Amino acid sequence: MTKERLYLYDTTLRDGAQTQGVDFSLEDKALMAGALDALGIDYVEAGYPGANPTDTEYFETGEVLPNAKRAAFGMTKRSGRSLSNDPGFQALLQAKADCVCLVGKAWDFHVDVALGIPREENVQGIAESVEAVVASGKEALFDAEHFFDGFKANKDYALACIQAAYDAGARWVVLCDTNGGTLPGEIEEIVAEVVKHIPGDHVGIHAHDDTGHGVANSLAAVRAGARQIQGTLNGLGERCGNADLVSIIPTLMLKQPYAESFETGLTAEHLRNLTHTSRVLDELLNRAPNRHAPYVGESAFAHKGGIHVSAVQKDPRTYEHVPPESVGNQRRLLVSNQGGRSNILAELERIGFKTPKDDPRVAGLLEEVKTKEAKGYAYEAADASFELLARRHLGNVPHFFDVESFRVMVERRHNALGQLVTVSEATVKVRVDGETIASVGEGTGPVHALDNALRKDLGPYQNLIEDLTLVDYKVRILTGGTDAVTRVLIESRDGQGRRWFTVGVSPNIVDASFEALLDSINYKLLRDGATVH
Ligand SMILES: CC(=O)SCCNC(=O)CCNC(=O)[C@H](O)C(C)(C)COP(=O)(O)OP(=O)(O)OC[C@H]1O[C@@H](n2cnc3c(N)ncnc32)[C@H](O)[C@@H]1OP(=O)(O)O
Ligand SMILES: CC(=O)C(=O)O
Repeated sequence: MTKERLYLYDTTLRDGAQTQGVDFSLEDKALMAGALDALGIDYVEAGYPGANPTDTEYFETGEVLPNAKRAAFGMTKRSGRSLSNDPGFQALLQAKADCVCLVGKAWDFHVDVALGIPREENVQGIAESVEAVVASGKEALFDAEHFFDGFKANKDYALACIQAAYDAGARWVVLCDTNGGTLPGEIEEIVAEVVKHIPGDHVGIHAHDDTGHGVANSLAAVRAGARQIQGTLNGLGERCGNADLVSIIPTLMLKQPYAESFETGLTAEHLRNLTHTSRVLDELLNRAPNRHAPYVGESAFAHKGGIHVSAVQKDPRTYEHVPPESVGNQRRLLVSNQGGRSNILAELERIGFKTPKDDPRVAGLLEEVKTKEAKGYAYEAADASFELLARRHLGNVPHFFDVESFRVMVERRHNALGQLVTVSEATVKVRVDGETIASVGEGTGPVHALDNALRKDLGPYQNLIEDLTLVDYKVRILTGGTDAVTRVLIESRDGQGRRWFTVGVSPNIVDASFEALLDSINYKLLRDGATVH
């Protein structure tokens, strides 16, 4: 069966830039446009020339993408002005872009209230604007703003607006659910009506996620005949975001009835780049990736329940809807109090131990994990602490050093300039290689001071921990009150880019932190193959 082509249009760098807290620099835009192109997206809408200096500059550079078409976004001509006397519109025509996507009104209410012009003038403005883009030699797209609300309010007028754009030469007429309030059933019905007037291979969908249906609405439009989908990476976008292309793409490529009926510009190899591309954007925005994101989240293929893990090890299809590798993600089998021996065995195998399921040490380790988790430890979030626990249980963690004692002092006092300051100082005594080493460290808080003291002098191991840095420190109070039990999770990194997580639990926050710090250092020594002196 010949598959119909679906076109993917990414607006991360335009509608995504309308996300609260998101701001792309020129370099960010160039990097993301390249990443989207490499992913196999057909159109990259990189901004709104004339709206701000960054976007204007992007379209002055004329950076060509090897595969994707670069789209410049902007509005139809201003009312009461000729095309040549509208600087905003002229900026679009002059933009170094392959196509121009014009947004225009398709809801009579908006024409009356937001534009305040006669309805016929709006239709004429759409037609004139599209014609001018076509005459400039660029491909024209028309984003029909509020199309679905407009269709429900005044079907004839909404259809007249898009018909004007199509007749004027728009390659694509894109139906926008601008307020994001339309549900999939309505989208499917309305798109089915539209394709009776405009051929489906000229109709697109631009959905927002205000009811959590951005992806479902985009798929509903495809089922009804639309052949272009606009969306953003990771669902970035104004208010609740746009339809998330990171969910839409694998659904189109791996799920029925889409996969058997359509093809996109992506190959299976492109699809394996999906998780990476999604993370590139998070990294650029300095955001923690959404752990639970469909397909690409760190938890998307993480199995915690013992019953699940046992079955997944027999055949992953028992609890996975698609193979994680197909989208560039990976399977994780977690160790926790919800697990059984299968979870432990899987984790042991990951760290290099092959043990039979009936090995009594496995049952012993499982019991210890459950006992410690009951006290507040969380091993699914602390892979390095689990590895140390497992290795100690199986009897092969070298004993590098002992901590004889530590002391922490926090003092609030006036400094030499008479300013009130709080200072923290820690002393740690470690025994290494038959020798006691006492170190003093200062820090912004007690844990920082302890960390500095502990890592000041570890004797023969000092050179191995020089590149160790603490990336993140999280405290969770497990029971209420000032005598609460505290769980500390520490994320560490070293010069080779390795990252690991350790956990400590105690009614005393400094004790809990120290335990997690110690695990981190021991893990680093273990990974680096340090030998006992
Ligand atoms: C649904 C969407 O996401 S549409 C895209 C929304 N994105 C943005 O707005 C981001 C970029 N925008 C901007 O930087 C600015 O709004 C600019 C540069 C485009 C315009 O700025 P200003 O000239 O100061 O106008 P302002 O933003 O205050 O108002 C928009 C004007 O455009 C008019 N307008 C809005 N849509 C259209 C349209 N499709 N066609 C013609 N005129 C329009 C409005 O009626 C308003 O006109 P008015 O000033 O006479 O009331
Ligand atoms: C064009 C656009 O971004 C919208 O209507 O939502």
